[in-house]
Amino acid sequence: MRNKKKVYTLGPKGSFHHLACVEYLGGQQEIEFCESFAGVFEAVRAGHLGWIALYNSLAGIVENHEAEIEKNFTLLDEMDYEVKLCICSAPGTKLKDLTKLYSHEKAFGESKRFISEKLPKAELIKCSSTSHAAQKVAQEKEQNSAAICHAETAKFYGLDILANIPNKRKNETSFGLFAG
Ligand SMILES: O=C(O)C(=O)C[C@]1(C(=O)O)C=C[C@@H](O)C=C1
Repeated sequence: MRNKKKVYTLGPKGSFHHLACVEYLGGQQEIEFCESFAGVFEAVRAGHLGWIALYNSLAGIVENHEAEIEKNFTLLDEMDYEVKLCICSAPGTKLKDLTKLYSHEKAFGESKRFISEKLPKAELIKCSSTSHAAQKVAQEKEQNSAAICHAETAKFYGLDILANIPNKRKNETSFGLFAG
């Protein structure tokens, strides 16, 4: 990548957007985090680069991002990233004690089978990203809460991994790098 502009993506640190972007850029460029997809589009309108989810192999298109980019922006490149999820909690929490699960709604969809088999009674609390969920669980330290996120993200936030959620089918999201 010759273009040294900052890249804006969905945060906070440890979101799938972030992990995929780090892999794509190989540590070559500075990454800034937005709280929403709207924030990413806004940053690109202001002259920065954006990194955003376009398509997921299980869920299909991600919020019409591809159409929006085609209409108003320029797609520069794309990369597929495998979505691997785990259940993680503040140290000391047990899987059987969980009553609340925090995550991005797509990640709940991708974990549906596991949740219905292992934690059918858990309340599902939607967050703006899987890393936002991990951040919340780490801050609140409730013994009955867990986040669904990547294992790497659990590590970032000092959470313990209680279970890995198996992927029965390929779960991959394609992310796009785009400019104004
Ligand atoms: O929640 C995150 O960590 C994200 O990066 C968002 C997002 C999405 O937009 O689909 C990315 C990949 C996963 O499929 C789940 C959620």
